[in-house]
Amino acid sequence: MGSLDKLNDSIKDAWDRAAELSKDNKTVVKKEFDEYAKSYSTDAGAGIIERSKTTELVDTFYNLVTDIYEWGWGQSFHFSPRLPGKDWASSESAHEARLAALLKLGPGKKCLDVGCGVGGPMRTIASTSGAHVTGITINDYQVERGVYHNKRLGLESLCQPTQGNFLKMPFESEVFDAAYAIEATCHANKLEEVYGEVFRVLKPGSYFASYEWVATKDYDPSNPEHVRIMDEINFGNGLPEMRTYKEAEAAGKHVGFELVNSIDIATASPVAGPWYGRLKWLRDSHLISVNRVLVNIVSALHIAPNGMYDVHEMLVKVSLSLVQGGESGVFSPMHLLLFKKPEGEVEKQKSKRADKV
Ligand SMILES: C=C(CC[C@@H](C)[C@H]1CC[C@H]2C3=CC[C@H]4[C@H](C)[C@@H](O)CC[C@]4(C)[C@H]3CC[C@]12C)C(C)C
Ligand SMILES: C[S@@+](CC[C@H](N)C(=O)[O-])C[C@H]1O[C@@H](n2cnc3c(N)ncnc32)[C@H](O)[C@@H]1O
Repeated sequence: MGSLDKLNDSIKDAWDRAAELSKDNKTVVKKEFDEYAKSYSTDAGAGIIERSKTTELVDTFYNLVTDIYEWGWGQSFHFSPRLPGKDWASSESAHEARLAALLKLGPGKKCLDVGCGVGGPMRTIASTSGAHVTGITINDYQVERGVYHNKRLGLESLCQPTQGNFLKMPFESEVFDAAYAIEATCHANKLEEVYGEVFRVLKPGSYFASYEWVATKDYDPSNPEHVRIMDEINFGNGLPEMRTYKEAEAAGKHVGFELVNSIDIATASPVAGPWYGRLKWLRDSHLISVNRVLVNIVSALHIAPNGMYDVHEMLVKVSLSLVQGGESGVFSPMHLLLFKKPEGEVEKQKSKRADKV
């Protein structure tokens, strides 16, 4: 196939996907976007102004971006390091499956996905491990999409998305054997609040793994360029503020977890390509520009709801800030924290007996 044919095919494919996007999206409205934009302070480093409204705002954020994410990225709303010889899809699955292994998941286990999106990771983790995964997301529309994909793929018996607030979870205490969060707890005003809830719903002796969005040790809060990058990342991703990885470690310990491991996956492997490589590739291959033109056309023709263009522009801008955060080394979306809820007396006796055998 010649390169012109290839270009034709990718434009046709992008157009088909754009038509799909405008057909499905009922919620993107200019009013919602304007309200969202107004809720961020213009003062450097200040983030969301009224923190009591953060959860509501995050829900609005996902009404605005969920279709565009699925359209332009896929069903897993997170980054992954690129593994040598693997494409992005396999690298993404490996990044997700790592959690199943860390959490020692297997058939019969009940696991919680904290901030599950439309369920891409949940489906990988349930199907690789055989464990049952319950997901929680604040956004109704994501539950609808999650249920749709689970049915389509025959995974309803192992994957169950639910709508709810992870700061006040609709689950009994001590019911899950394991929990994970992928690039989701960053939306909480205080990490202690979400970690505290995870601690409550986990059985004693079980593990919680999280890929956290953090400011790295290279972040300097007195450097205006670093602060600008973080402000742009916060605004374009619906975050109240950015935490350092040390703050995240401390938050987990504060609610009672033991810290088992803390490692930045962004820099852990000497051979993996950078997590922001896919964004750079989308930009350099001009796919982002193609998307921009398509969104412009469907907006001008009033096929897409008014406001989708603004949302897309926000994402174009934040894709640059994310790459800058990655290249400068001041930001990581994948600082892995592995916590353990201490064993209760019953579990302690059990593991002592197991050690003796
Ligand atoms: C964890 C979070 C989301 C992480 C990523 C999944 C998303 C962050 C930025 C998003 C994107 C930026 C550019 C978009 C592009 C302009 C558009 O044409 C197609 C979709 C994008 C590539 C989009 C895809 C998802 C992201 C990479 C946060 C919210 C905590
Ligand atoms: C960037 S997405 C990541 C989704 C998923 N972990 C993945 O990797 O595909 C963040 C998720 O956190 C969820 N979230 C944010 N704040 C929440 C809250 N207070 N309660 C429940 N879910 C929340 C969002 O609805 C969204 O599903």
